[in-house]
Amino acid sequence: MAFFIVVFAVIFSLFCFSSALLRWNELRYRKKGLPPGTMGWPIFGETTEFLKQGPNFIKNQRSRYILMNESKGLVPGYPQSMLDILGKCNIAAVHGSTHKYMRGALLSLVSPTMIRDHILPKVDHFMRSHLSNWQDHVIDIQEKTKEMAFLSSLKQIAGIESSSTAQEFMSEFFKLVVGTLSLPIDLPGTNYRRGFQARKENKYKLSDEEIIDLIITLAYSGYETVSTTSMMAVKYLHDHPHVLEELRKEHLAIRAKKKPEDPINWEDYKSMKFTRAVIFETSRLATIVNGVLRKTTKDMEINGFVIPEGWRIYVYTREVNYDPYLYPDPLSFNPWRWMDRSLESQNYFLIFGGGTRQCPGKELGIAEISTFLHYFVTRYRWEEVEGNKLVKFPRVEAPNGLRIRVSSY
Ligand code: HEM
Repeated sequence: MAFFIVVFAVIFSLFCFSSALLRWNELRYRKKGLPPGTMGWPIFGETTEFLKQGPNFIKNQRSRYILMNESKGLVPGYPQSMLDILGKCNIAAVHGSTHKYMRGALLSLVSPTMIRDHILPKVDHFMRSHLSNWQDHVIDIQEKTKEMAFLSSLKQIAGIESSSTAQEFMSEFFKLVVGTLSLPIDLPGTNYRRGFQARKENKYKLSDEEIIDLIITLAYSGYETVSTTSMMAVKYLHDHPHVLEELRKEHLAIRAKKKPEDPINWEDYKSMKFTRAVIFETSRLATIVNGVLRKTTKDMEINGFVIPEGWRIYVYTREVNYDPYLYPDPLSFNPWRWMDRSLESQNYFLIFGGGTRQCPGKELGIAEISTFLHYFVTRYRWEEVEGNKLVKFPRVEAPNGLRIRVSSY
C-alpha cells in the first residue's frame, strides 16, 4: 500500500511541476509579436506530436508559423540526441570560423577532382561487386541499399572492404543512425542509449575527438540520404516503366562504348543527364530530406513575428518540393522537368539545403547513386513482391523491407 502511495505522490508531483513549468513558460514568452501556438509539454515540447502526426502536424501549424527566410542569427538546431551521438565537434554543432574551417576540410576531401581521380574508381569497384549475383533471388532492396551506402563510405574513408570488420561496424552504425532521431532518454533499451553506446565503439583507438566526429558525420550524412534515394529510385522506376526505359537507354549507350571490365569514369558520369534528373525527381517526390532545423542565437524578427533567442525553427522543405507553382503537377514522377538544368540553380531548389550549409557531399552522393543505377539497370530487371509498405515520416522507409524479385537483363 505504501508503495502505491509513493508512486501516486511522485506522479502527482511530476504533474504539478509540469503544469507549473508550462504556465511559467507561457508567462515568460508572453511577449508582443511571438508566433501563435503552444509551448507543448516541458522537456518534450511538441516533439512527440510532431513525430506522431508528421506532415499533418506541419499543415496544422503552417498558418500560424510563417517562417520562410533564413538570415543572420540562425544556426543549425538539430535535436540533442543527434548532437550527443554525432559529437560536439560535428559540423552541425559548430558555427562561425570553426564551421568554415571544418567545411573547407570536408570540401577538399570530396571535391570534383577528388571524386574524379580517387573516389569514383573506388565507388565503381565497390558497386560492381556489391551488385553481383542478384539474379534469380528475392532481395530486400532497402537492406541492400543501406549496406551499399554504408560499406561504400567505409571503403572511401578507411579503405575497409566488405569483411567481418565491416559487418561488425555496420550493426553498430545502424544503431547510431536510429538513435540520432530519438527522444534523448538515457535508459536501458532506448534508441538513444543504443545510439550513444554505438558512438563509443572505438576499435581503432583514435584519440582525436575531432577526427572521430568528422568521420561519423561523413558516414552519417551520406548514409541515409544515399541509401533511401537509391531505394526510392528503384521503387519509382518500377512504377514508371517509360522512365526506366529512358534511363536504361542512357546507361546501355555508355556500356556499348566499353569493354565489360571498364569502369565508369568522370566523363561517363558527367554524360548521365537523365540519371541526374531521375535522382532529383526521386529526392523531390519522396522528400528524402523533409526539412532542415535552425536555432536562433538572439531575438529575431521574421516576417513580423518575434522569434526569441534559443528557439528552434523547422524549415519544411517538403512544402517547397510540392509547390505546384514551382513544380507543375507536383505529385507526378516526371524526371524530364529536370532536363532544364536551370532548375537546379533556382533558390527554391532545397533538396541539398541552401546557403552556407548547402550539402558539400552533393556531387559525391549523386555519383554514388548514378553508379548504383548504372549497374542495376544494365544487369537486371525486377518486379516487386506483394506486401511492401512505405512510410514517409519521420524518415522515408519501408518498415518491413522492400522486396523485389530480380532476374538478369
Ligand atoms: C542524395 C544525397 C544527399 C542529400 C539529399 C543530402 C542532403 C543534405 C541537406 C539537405 C543538407 C543541409 C542540412 C542543413 O542545412 O542543415 C546537407 C548537409 C550536409 N551533407 Fe548532405 N546530402 C546528401 C549526400 C551527402 C554525402 C554523400 C555526404 C558526404 C560527404 C554529405 C555530407 C553532408 C554534410 C557534412 C552536411 C553538413 C554541411 C554543413 O553543415 O556545412 N551529404 N545534406
